[in-house]
Amino acid sequence: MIDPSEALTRIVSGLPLSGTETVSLMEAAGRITAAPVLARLSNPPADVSAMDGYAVRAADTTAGAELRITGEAPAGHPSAETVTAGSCVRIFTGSVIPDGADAVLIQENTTRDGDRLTVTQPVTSGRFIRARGQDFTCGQPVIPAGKRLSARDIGLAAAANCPWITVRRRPRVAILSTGDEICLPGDSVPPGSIIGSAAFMLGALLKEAGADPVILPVAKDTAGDIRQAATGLATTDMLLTIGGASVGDYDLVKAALGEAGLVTDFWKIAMRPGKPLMFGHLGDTPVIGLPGNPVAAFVCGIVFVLPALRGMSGETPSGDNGREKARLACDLPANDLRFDHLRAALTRDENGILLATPFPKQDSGMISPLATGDALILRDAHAPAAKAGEICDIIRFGHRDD
Ligand SMILES: Nc1nc2c(c(=O)[nH]1)N[C@H]1C(S)=C(S)[C@@H](COP(=O)(O)OP(=O)(O)OC[C@H]3O[C@@H](n4cnc5c(N)ncnc54)[C@H](O)[C@@H]3O)O[C@H]1N2
Ligand code: MOO
Repeated sequence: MIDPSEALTRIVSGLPLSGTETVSLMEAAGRITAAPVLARLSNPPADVSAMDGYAVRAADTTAGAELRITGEAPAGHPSAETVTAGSCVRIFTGSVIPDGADAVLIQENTTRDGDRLTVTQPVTSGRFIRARGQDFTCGQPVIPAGKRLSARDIGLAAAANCPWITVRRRPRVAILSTGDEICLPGDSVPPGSIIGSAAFMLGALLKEAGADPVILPVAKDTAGDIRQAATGLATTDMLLTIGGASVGDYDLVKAALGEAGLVTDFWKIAMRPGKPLMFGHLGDTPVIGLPGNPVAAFVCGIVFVLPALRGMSGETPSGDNGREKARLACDLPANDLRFDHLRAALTRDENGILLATPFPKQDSGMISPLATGDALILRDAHAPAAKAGEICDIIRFGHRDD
C-alpha cells in the first residue's frame, strides 16, 4: 500500500494538458483560461463622472459663485463644449468629463435658475472623476492563464471588451461501472442487485468540476465484458472504473484491463475509504480504478480525480486542495495506518468558529450521510487520539474557489 500523497503525485505527474478552444463569454463561465485575457479597452475608457451634477473648474467653485451652464452631456453623449472660467456643463453619472473641467460639483451642492448655477458648497480638483483606465488599461492582462472563470471574471472580461475567451477543452472522462449486481436507476432490481449509484455521483462531481463525463454501459463481472467495455477509448482523456478493484474472486478489473494492455502504476493505498484504488495507463489513456463502495469511489473522486482534472485543465493549484481548518466537536480515537476521511456535519459555535462533528457510522456503503454531510474530516495515518475542541483539517463538499 502506498501513501495517498504519493498516489496523488503519481496520478497528476505526467498527465497531458487538454487542448484549447475559443468560446463565447457565457460558455466560458466555470472554464479554465488557456492564455491570459488581455483587455481590449481601458476601463473607464475616458475620464467620467461618478455623480450627477456639473463639470466645473474646481477653482471656480467658491461658495456663492455663479457659473453659466453652457451645455449638457448625458451618458453616451460627450459634450463638445470646453469648460472655461465661470462656465460649467451639466453631466450625469457615467458622462464623459468635458475638456477644461477638473471636478464634478454634485447637484445637491448647487441651486439652479435656467442656465445660471449658484455654488452652495465648493469642490476640490479631481473630485467625483473616475480617471480613464483607473480600473485597467487597454492591453493589460486582466485574467491570468490557468484561472477558473468566476462570474466576476466574466464581468471583467466583458468590461475589457473580450467576447471570446480561449479556454481548456473539457476533459472527456469515461465512467465504467462493473459488477453482475449493478442495475441502472429506474431498472427493476432483481434479488441480490443494487443500483450503480456511484457512476452518477462521480459523473455529477466531474460535471460540476468542468469535465465532460460519459457513463458507459455496465460491464458484467467477466474479464471479457470488462475488456470489451474499455475498448474504443480513443476520444477519451481518462477512464474511471468503479468496483471490482479489491481482492475477491470476481474483482477482475486490474487483470482484465491488464490483458487489454493496462500498465499498472500502483494498486492499493493506505487510505480509508479507498484502499483498493488503482492507477495505470491503457495506451495513452490514464485509468483510475475506483473502489465499488460508493462513498469510497466519491472520496477518491475528490482526493484524486478532481486534482487530476485540474492538472489536465492547466488550473493553477490552490496549494491545499481546498483544505480548511475546523474544531472537532467530539473526541476521536487514535487512527490506524490508513489516512482517514470521516464524513461530518459542520456547524458554528457561539463565536462563529466552524465545528466538525463526524457521523457515528462511517460505513463506505452508506450514501445518505455522505449526501447530508458537509465535509470530510482528515486524519493522518497513526494520528494520536484527539480531544473535542482541537483543530482538524477538513475538505468541504462543494468547495469552489469562487
Ligand atoms: N478481503 C478483503 N475484502 C475487501 C477489502 C480487502 O482489503 N480485503 N477491501 C474492502 C474495501 S476497503 C473496499 S472499498 C471494497 C472495494 O471493493 P471493490 O472495488 O472490489 O468493489 P466491489 O466488490 O465490486 O463492490 C463493493 C461494494 O460496492 C457496491 N458497488 C459496486 N459498484 C457500485 C456502483 N457503481 N454503485 C454503487 N455501489 C456499487 C457493491 O455492490 C459492493 O457492495 O472491498 C472491500 N473488501
Ligand atoms: O475503501 Mo473501503 O470503502 O475503505 O471500505
